Amino acid sequence: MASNLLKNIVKLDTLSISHNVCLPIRYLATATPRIKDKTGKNIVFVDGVRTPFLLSGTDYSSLMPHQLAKESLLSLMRKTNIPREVVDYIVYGTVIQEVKTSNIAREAALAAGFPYSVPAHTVTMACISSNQGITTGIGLIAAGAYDVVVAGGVEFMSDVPIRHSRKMRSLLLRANKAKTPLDKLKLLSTFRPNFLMPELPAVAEFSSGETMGYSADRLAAAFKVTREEQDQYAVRSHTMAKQAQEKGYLTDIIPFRVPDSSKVIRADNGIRVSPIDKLAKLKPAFIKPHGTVTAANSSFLTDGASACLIMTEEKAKQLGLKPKLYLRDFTYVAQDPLDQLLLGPTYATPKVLEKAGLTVNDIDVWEVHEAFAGQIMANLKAMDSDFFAQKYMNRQSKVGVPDLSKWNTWGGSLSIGHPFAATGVRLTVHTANRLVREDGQFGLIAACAAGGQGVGMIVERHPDATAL
Ligand SMILES: CC(=O)SCCNC(=O)CCNC(=O)[C@H](O)C(C)(C)COP(=O)(O)OP(=O)(O)OC[C@H]1O[C@@H](n2cnc3c(N)ncnc32)[C@H](O)[C@@H]1OP(=O)(O)O
Repeated sequence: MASNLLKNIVKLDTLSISHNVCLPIRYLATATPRIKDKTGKNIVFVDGVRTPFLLSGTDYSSLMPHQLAKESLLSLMRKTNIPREVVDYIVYGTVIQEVKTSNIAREAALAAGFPYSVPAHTVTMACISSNQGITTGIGLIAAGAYDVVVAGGVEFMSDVPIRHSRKMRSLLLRANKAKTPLDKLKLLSTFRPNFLMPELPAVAEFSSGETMGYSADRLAAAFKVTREEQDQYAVRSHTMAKQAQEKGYLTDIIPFRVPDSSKVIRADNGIRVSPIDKLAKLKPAFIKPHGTVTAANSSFLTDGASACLIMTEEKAKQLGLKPKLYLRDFTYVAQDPLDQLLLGPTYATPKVLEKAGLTVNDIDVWEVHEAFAGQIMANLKAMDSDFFAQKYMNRQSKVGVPDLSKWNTWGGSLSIGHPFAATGVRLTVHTANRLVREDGQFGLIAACAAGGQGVGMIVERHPDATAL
């Protein structure tokens, strides 16, 4: 099984170059919609945008996260050409919160000049937070509460909250309450130098203490994913992202002038196509010295923000907008966060396909979050395994392997970057734009998330979708 998948991936690398060059780009309107609306509202995705995604510690370092989020909101309004007053509600995701802007949705909306009367709230569901933003918006619209919702997400890894140790925090809080100089002196005498050791946030699972990378390494080993397979997949991701970048496909990016600087950022900066033998030389990043997950076959720590506009089809018509997608169906799944932490796509895919009445073969565009190459390969293997489906998923048979020529063909989180809470919108807008460019009808978006959770979403190209 392993070698077959690897062959597919290698084959795709050579095919994809000619495929993209030769394929006539058809901006055809597709046939009439095939999936029945379940909400009575025909909820549509009008468009989505994002800031360029940057390696943390690079050009966004001096900013605060709400500034990135604000930029994505403003870019969305400019791209869709609708006034801010039309928006009824804003839902925004973030994972590692800046404590000063804990409801970052509201702070970003205020900074972007949305009317005070537009409510905004922040959601967190790890790497699927902006998927949660979108589906929360679907829920609000389906319930009849609002017609027009902006959903998005931001992550800012260049400046994470570093706390005093618990003992130091306790001392400071008690000092605050000490009434007399003597009380203060008594407290001071309890101070020990080790109180000064700071607490750094880790990209780790709270319930198990294991980092995401460590878990990915164990998952890869459990599914017998080789180091070579992971490196091959990483090269594929970077190669495809580079091609998409060079061909101008990444139109979801809106150039961003960094405040207080003359610098305009126009492109993602983590895409790096390296020869496979260079990747093979890298040391394991998590399980040392024998692990297989390295810096090059992992997603990297990223800064970025994204936003999208969703509404009822009727409202879109009233506003003269040409939506890109119908948001048809979605599901969330949750598994054991220790041994199945990153298997969300395997669990979500059959469930959401069944809900929508589709099969793997109906999907024209797959956009699946790449946390780690080993995680992707493990999911592909699990999806191709009757044993896994029967033993762990209580299903009769496997869902099957997706057609890899339709899989993340503009790269993925490994190469484009993964600002945790911004990725869900990036996956959705890439699905929308690929459906137009590749002339498909159905897209499947899937992602895993910390906590052992995952999402699957089915979207259908809107007949009006022609622009990128
Ligand atoms: C559900 C989810 O999404 S879970 C996923 C959540 N995301 C994560 O957990 C993030 C995981 N990633 C990380 O934590 C970090 O990126 C790490 C630990 C893997 C790597 O961090 P760092 O060590 O700072 O990476 P750094 O950029 O310095 O790269 C290390 C080395 O690999 C090399 N390298 C990195 N990428 C590549 C590449 N594509 N090609 C060739 N070499 C590369 C670097 O040049 C560097 O080499 P050097 O040591 O000779 O200078």
